[in-house]
Amino acid sequence: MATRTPGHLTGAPVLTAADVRRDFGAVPVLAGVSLGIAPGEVVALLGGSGSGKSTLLRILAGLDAEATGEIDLRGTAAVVFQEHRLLPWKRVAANVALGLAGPDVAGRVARALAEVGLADRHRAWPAELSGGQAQRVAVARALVREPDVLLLDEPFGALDALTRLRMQGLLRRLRAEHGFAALLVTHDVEEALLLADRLLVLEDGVIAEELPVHLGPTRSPDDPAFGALRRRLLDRLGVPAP
Ligand SMILES: Nc1ncnc2c1ncn2[C@@H]1O[C@H](COP(=O)(O)OP(=O)(O)OP(=O)(O)O)[C@@H](O)[C@H]1O
Repeated sequence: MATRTPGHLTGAPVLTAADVRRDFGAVPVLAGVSLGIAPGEVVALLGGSGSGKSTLLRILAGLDAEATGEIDLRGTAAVVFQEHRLLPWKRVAANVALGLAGPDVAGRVARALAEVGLADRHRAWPAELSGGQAQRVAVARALVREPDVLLLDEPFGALDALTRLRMQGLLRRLRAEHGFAALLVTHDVEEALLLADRLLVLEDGVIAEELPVHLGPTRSPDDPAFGALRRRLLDRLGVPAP
């Protein structure tokens, strides 16, 4: 099992992986992945289908007992998956509160729901929510834990294009307000370029490329620098030019 050392926030990086390896049977999926994420940094993880992105994220989240390597987490992490994974028999507020301890759980839950724009839905059942609303509850459930790192596995992948844009805006705002770091697994090159400070490409079981995103806080796909980076990334991912 990968060694996982919880620690206190002492400076950069907030999350480190060193020589992470994972085989499924005879197939090596991760063959020595090393990475570091600085406090407050958003890193997008891209790579072809089946390249091991979700496997890596699960390992970083401490959800894979079979991996080897070292994971050093300085602080707390919270995960948001592509599916909301809400418990259907619990109301929204109870889902957000799940496993929370300490004072004023109800107040913290209410604040987290307000931050994702769902203050009025705390008594709803998950089945009564739209896909976008359910995913916002999943974000609130992560946020209420005040994570130092958010691990996001295609969090908006199942949403329609418009909802996806809104969720990207929400994530940008929450990150500016809370200052958490994030690792964002995504298939969407544009999403990666809109949200990330740095891009990692996973290929053949290792981080094959690392690209800083020097685009500033206000980003637009219409910006030529954005377009150039998108083209470079698509080339790297083997997507031919139109
Ligand atoms: N529990 C498992 N048992 C066997 N093989 C697995 C298991 N989980 C993942 N794999 C295999 O490991 C490889 C990487 O899977 P993973 O889901 O991490 O890729 P991914 O990059 O997230 O893919 P996608 O972008 O399609 O979601 C795939 O070949 C997959 O079939």
